[in-house]
Amino acid sequence: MALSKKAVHFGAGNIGRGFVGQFLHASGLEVVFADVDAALISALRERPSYQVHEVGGAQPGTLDRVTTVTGYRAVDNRLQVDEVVREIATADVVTTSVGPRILPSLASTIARGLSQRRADLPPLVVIACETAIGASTTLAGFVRQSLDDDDAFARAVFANCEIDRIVPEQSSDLDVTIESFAEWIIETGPFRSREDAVRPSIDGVTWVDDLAPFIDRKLFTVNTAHATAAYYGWSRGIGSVREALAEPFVHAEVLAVLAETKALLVAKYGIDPDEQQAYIEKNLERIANPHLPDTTGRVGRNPLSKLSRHERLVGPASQLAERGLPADALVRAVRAALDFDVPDDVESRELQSLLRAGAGDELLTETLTGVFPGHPLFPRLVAVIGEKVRSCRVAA
Ligand SMILES: NC(=O)c1ccc[n+]([C@@H]2O[C@H](COP(=O)([O-])OP(=O)(O)OC[C@H]3O[C@@H](n4cnc5c(N)ncnc54)[C@H](O)[C@@H]3O)[C@@H](O)[C@H]2O)c1
Ligand SMILES: O=P(O)(O)OC[C@@H](O)[C@@H](O)[C@H](O)[C@H](O)CO
Repeated sequence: MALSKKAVHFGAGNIGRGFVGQFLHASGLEVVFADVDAALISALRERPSYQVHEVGGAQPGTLDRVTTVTGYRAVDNRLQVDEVVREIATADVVTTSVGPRILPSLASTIARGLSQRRADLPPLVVIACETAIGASTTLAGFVRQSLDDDDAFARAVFANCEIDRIVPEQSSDLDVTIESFAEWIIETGPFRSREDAVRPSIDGVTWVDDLAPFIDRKLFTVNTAHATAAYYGWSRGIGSVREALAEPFVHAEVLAVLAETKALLVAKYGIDPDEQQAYIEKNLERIANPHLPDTTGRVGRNPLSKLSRHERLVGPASQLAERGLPADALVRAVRAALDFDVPDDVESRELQSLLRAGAGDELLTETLTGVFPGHPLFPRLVAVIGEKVRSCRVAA
């Protein structure tokens, strides 16, 4: 296949190799992976191909499929930053799947790539494929701060997206085992407002004018359910998300948070309740996919991010409270998240030390959730966070 277009993809991890890299390759783009994991970079350089194994998924009986990804290159984003900059300067697309907290650290490299980019090339299309609302806009803000050159900044177009495919932790091999379901939705707005910007041709992508309902629906259904199962499961000593969801108490709490987020999505976007119920049921099957062992540790990872203001628990809970709608199950899930104490997880360690540090309950609630006094959810968050702080004191 003649490769006429090039994509630089930051983050050759689970979703990078198993979804974004696979889709870009299948669409005829040359993929240059940029990662900071030296062993992963070596493996990508040594092996000319890797396989993506699709198993099970939302449709019972779905046939397993294996695809092979070839023709990629790999650069070390710690040791070869000048090389990454040169690749960006001549790329058509930059994508990321590094985790939202890493995005600021990519900004200066992208900014340098734009400064070196020829002004007569079409704008670089940048799509942050993270589980977060407006991740590309957030990245654009960081790139803007790194550039005092308006012309260079205008050499990029940043488009937000929603990306959905469950990829559990993998073995150390390059191959990825993944569900067959995949959804990648990108907003058209940035391309409509720029005559010189060209939408990349990526097979399997859905383009929409208004991304908000799609990203809210995914984050507040798939990820809210996932996180709730993971936090309750982890606190009961259950390592597998599927097993957590099978536990009657956890199952009931997951259904309860989903009933609340459904009420929000119906009220906010006018989504048809039956359609949302079908979406919920399909996603409960995905989360319990027997072919795809996923862990409560992975799904609960980075609890500080997950507890933040616009994320999967506090995000819908605060919006429900603003509408006078119930958010009790979501607040209980926030409480369950506070028990996530995983020494290998940096944010979990930070969370546990914040809970033990002795700040007042109100200040801690503001710090953890971004919700402030005067908000209708604030007293309820203070109550559960205060209760956890007192239980830490008793345990100490
Ligand atoms: N796994 C899933 O099911 C899934 C599905 C949809 C979206 N996502 C999102 O994709 C993102 C990545 O998740 P993942 O599961 O692939 O995680 P992952 O840990 O498997 O992959 C992240 C990769 O980013 C690399 N990285 C870290 N810092 C970097 C830097 N400065 N420069 C370049 N690379 C860097 C890591 O070495 C790692 O290889 C997250 O935002 C996640 O929410 C994940
Ligand atoms: O990636 P996180 O840490 O934001 O969330 C963990 C999982 O819920 C997430 O990775 C899902 O598997 C994914 O969002 C499904 O598309």
